[in-house]
Amino acid sequence: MDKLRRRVRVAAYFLLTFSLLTFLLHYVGGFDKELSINARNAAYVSIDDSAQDGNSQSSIDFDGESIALNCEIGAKGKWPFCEISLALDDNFHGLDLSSYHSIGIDVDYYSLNDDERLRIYLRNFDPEYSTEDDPVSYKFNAIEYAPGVGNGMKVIPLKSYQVLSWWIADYEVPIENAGPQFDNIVQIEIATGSYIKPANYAIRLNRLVFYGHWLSEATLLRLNILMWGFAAIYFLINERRRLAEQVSEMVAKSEYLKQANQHLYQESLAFKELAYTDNLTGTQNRHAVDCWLRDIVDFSQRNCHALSMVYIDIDFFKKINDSLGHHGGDEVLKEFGRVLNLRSRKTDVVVRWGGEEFIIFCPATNLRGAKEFAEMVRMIVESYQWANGLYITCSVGVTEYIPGEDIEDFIQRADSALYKAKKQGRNRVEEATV
Ligand SMILES: Nc1nc2c(ncn2[C@@H]2O[C@H](COP(=O)(O)OP(=O)(O)OP(=O)(O)O)[C@@H](O)[C@H]2O)c(=O)[nH]1
Repeated sequence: MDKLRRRVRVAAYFLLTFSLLTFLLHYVGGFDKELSINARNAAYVSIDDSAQDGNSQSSIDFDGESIALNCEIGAKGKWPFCEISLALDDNFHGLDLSSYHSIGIDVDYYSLNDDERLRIYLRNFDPEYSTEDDPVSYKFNAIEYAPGVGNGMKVIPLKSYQVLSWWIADYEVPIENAGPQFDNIVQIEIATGSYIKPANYAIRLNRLVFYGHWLSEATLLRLNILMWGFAAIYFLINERRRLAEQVSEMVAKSEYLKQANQHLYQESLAFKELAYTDNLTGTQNRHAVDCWLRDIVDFSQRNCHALSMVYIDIDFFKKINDSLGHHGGDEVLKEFGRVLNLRSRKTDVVVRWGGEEFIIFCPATNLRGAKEFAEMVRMIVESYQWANGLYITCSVGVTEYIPGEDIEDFIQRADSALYKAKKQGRNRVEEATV
């Protein structure tokens, strides 16, 4: 658990640092990129309308710093113009400027008026609408502005560009291709404005730069979201697995505890059995009936049921011991207990009261019934085929519970009856006199 928490903490710190750093870097320009277009990396030429229906004339020169176009606009052509054309392509493979957001242009325009406008075209080649032998078919991404003279760099967002509507119409460009496009710019043109008057003009291109980001804000955001998302999924899966492991561990533990419990329960039953059973005769012992006796007395009183007791003592047991030895005496006691258990009713409770004395508690039995039962027991014992040809008899005291009396008095009375039976010659049943 601690290990996982530590890992989550480390990952959270790492991601937080990563996010902060990347966004900070983004805002201070750490991911910025620039692409400068100049006479050294682009072929420059001048173009004018003399090749069409006009009579304008132009010349171009590079003085080591700027590309300078001199232009004499004539009156003959329908759409007179001059322009600096920068070729960027290598066999129609131009520059992909789609990751740039702005164009910076430092150009001086010497014209009749200060607010005379220049057209800056970014020409995109795409086989969808362009053909190699028709330069006009290259898409016209266009802006127009008045640079004046000596005004320095003007930065214009590329999203200000629009595609010329006459080009869309002339080439019947479908709507999906009619928007600005910068992924294969083969030509940049800096041309005189639309409605230009015949005169002498000059265009001086000092600098042309494209600005962009190595990582756009959207990409950066997506990257961060992805990283946080992956981290969250990783830890969720991990947490789920950990929980599943814990659950199966707990299930295994509870299964083990259940089994251990079951085992202990079985053992406790065995111990209870041992504790409540007289280990020699298999009958119950005094301790076992303590509780039961209180309950049955209580139950019998409340339900007006009779409850009787048959108190049995083997006659002259000492002699048996003397003749067979203590072990032989034990065997007789065992057999005696077995006989009593066999001959009692299910509801009777046979208890070895001590030594060679047994008590049979007879619920729902009155004195008369108990006496009959006692007589039957006496006769069975007397006529039983004991081992070693022994002749064994027993004396029995019988009594019935008197409602309200103490249990000790009840037992005492049976004991007195037994004493009487012994006194009167043994092998007989006597009832207690109240
Ligand atoms: N073998 C064996 N003998 C026991 C056990 N408990 C008591 N005895 C013996 O039982 C005998 C009981 O003798 P007494 O109380 O004198 O009575 P008795 O010999 O049966 O004579 P009466 O009861 O007067 O008929 C004693 O010798 C005890 O040692 C036992 O668990 N096993």
